[in-house]
Amino acid sequence: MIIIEVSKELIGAGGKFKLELSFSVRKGEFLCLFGQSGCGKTTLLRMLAGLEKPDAGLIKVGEKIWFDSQQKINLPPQKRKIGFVFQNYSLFPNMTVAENLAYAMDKKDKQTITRLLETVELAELANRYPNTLSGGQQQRVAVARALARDPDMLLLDEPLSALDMHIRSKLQEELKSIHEQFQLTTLLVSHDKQEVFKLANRVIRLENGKMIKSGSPKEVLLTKNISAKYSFIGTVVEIVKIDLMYSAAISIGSEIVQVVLTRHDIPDIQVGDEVLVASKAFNPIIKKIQQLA
Ligand SMILES: Nc1ncnc2c1ncn2[C@@H]1O[C@H](COP(=O)(O)OP(=O)(O)OP(=O)(O)O)[C@@H](O)[C@H]1O
Repeated sequence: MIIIEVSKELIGAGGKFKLELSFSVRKGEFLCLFGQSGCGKTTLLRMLAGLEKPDAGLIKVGEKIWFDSQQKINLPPQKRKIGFVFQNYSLFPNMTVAENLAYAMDKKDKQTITRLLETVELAELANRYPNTLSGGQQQRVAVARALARDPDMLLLDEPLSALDMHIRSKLQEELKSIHEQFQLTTLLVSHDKQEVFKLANRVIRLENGKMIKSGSPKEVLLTKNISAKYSFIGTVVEIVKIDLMYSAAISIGSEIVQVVLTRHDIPDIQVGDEVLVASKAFNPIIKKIQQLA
C-alpha cells in the first residue's frame, strides 16, 4: 500500500492555488491521473519521485517513509525505488541502449538487461545509440530503463503522447502486458481517454489541485454507467439523416465506424463530441463522455 498525503502551494495561470491530495494506492494497481492542463498531475508525480518537495505531508511506500514533513524525512530521488518515463524519453544520447539500462541498475546484470530488452522487443538494438532509433523504439527503451531500476512504483507522465496512433496503440498493449507480468504499482498521467480505458484499474480526476472524483474509468469518465461486451472511445465526425433515421460517423483510432443514433441520442450528441461506442448483443449504442471543464 502506498499512502500519499501531500499539499503544496502552486502558482498557476490564474494565480496561486493549493495542491492538496490524500489517497492511497494498492500494490499492483494501475492508477490514472486525469484532469485539465495545469491541475497538478506532473507536480504530484515529481513529488513522488523526490524531484519536488511538498510543503507538508506524508509519502509512505509499504513500511518505508519517503517523505514526512513532521519527522523531516525527505529521501532523495536515488533512494526512492521509482521508474519514471516522461513524454520526451530522456535517454542518455552518449550511451547505447544497453548502457542506458545498465546505468539505471544498482547491480549491472547482463541477463536482466537482455530479458528487459526482450520484453520490449528491442534485444537486437542493444548496441545502438538513441538517436538512431524511432520515437516508439526510444520510448520502449525508456520503459525498459524504468523497469531496470526494479522500482516499487512506475510513474508514466504522458509517455505515449508524442507517438502516432498506431505505435501508441501497440505500446499501450505492451504497457498492459508489462503490468500484468510485473504487477508493478503504476501511476499514469494521460489525456487520452481511450488509453485510460484500456490501461487503468482506477482513475483519479483532479481539478485545481484537488481530487474531484475517483473510481473505475467508466465511473469517472462516463456520464452514465453502462455494461457492455466491448467498447471503444471515438469522436463524432458527422451526423447524417437517412430517411427517418440518423447515423453518426465516429472516428475510432484510424477507423471510421457508422452507428445508428436513437431518438434519445439526437439532442445530446453533436459533431466533435467524444463518445463511447459499446455493444451488447450486437446492438451498438453510443454514450457521450464527460467533457473536461
Ligand atoms: N514548484 C512550483 N512552484 C509553483 N508553481 C508550480 C511549481 N511547479 C509547477 N507549478 C505550477 O503548478 C501548475 C500545475 O503544473 P503541473 O505541471 O503539475 O500541471 P499538469 O496537470 O501536469 O499539466 P499538463 O497536463 O499541462 O502537463 C502549473 O500552473 C505550474 O506552473
